[in-house]
Amino acid sequence: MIRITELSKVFQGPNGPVQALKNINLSVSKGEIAGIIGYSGAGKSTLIRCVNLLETPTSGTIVVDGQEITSLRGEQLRQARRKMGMIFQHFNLLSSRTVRENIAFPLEIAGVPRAEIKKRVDELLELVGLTDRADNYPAQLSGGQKQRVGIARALASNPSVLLCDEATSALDPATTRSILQLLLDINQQLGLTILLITHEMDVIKEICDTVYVMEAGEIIESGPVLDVFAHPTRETTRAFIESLYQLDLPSDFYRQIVHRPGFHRLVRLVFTGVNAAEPIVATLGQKFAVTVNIMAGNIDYIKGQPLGILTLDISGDSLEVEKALSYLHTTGLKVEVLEYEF
Ligand SMILES: Nc1ncnc2c1ncn2[C@@H]1O[C@H](COP(=O)(O)OP(=O)(O)OP(=O)(O)O)[C@@H](O)[C@H]1O
Repeated sequence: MIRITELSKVFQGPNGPVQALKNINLSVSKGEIAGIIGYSGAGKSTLIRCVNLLETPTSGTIVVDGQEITSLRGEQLRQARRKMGMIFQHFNLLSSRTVRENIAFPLEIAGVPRAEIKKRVDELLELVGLTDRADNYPAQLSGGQKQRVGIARALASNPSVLLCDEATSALDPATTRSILQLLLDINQQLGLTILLITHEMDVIKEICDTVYVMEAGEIIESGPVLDVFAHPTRETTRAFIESLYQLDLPSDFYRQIVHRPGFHRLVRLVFTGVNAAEPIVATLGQKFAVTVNIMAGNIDYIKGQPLGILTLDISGDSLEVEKALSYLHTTGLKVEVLEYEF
């Protein structure tokens, strides 16, 4: 549906060229929700703006719905853009137009007959739950309602792709959830392909099938969300995941542990089956002369799939603890021995 190959973008900045994108390769299937996450300056906006050609790539190709769009000009380009709706962090609504008129705007530009516009706008108002707000102006709406108008307007010309540029970054957590739910509903009802950029791991977790982590203009890690969450390989990815689960234990915990008798190892286990950790904890106690304390635990569900992160304090005779650790490494779970200082 969207295939980006070897995409690069160089800006001419005041201090010389800035390479905003370096050899980006990315592919989003029909009906998939793909998320690009990265810190400020990573190149996310440039990438999404290249996809609908608000920015002209320096090199590389972008194929949307089977059509190579980087070479299109004029009417062909306008047609291709109509297949891609876009929503923005700050909504970009026309303040002098009502909700209904904002949603109708792209249809008016495309020369759609008036009666048809009315019918389509009524459908879209219903879809985003704003029928009773049709005659309000943007200033009379909450942020979440404004984004609903943005979504309805983006869907007006029946696009096959929806591009979301930090669509929930200006919203509070509850409103963010309702907008993400709406995006998920639209994705399922209309089979819409969604490509979004965000700096919030929550957004990735809530609705994305696939995640791409960007840093300094490059994609440094990518894959199905559960896989990347369970087995991050890059520091930046890990930092994003830690922002979500607060994996660090309070330093007091470490101090308490060292005052307990015996040899201790703190271990973080990551597992993707809901019961996977249970027999392991019991087995450690049975097979080895060790005590296992659960210090922190979290089970989350990513698109219905459990992801568990468990921090254990394994203590006892140092040899037994090391044997228990060796055993853990044979279980297939992700095992990380945490370094700690006192
Ligand atoms: N028009 C421009 N001219 C020169 N440099 C630019 C231009 N637009 C972006 N850049 C540079 O390209 C790099 C990537 O910027 P981009 O806005 O794509 O990052 P981002 O990940 O979207 O960041 P943010 O989340 O802050 O928007 C940055 O170094 C930025 O300064």
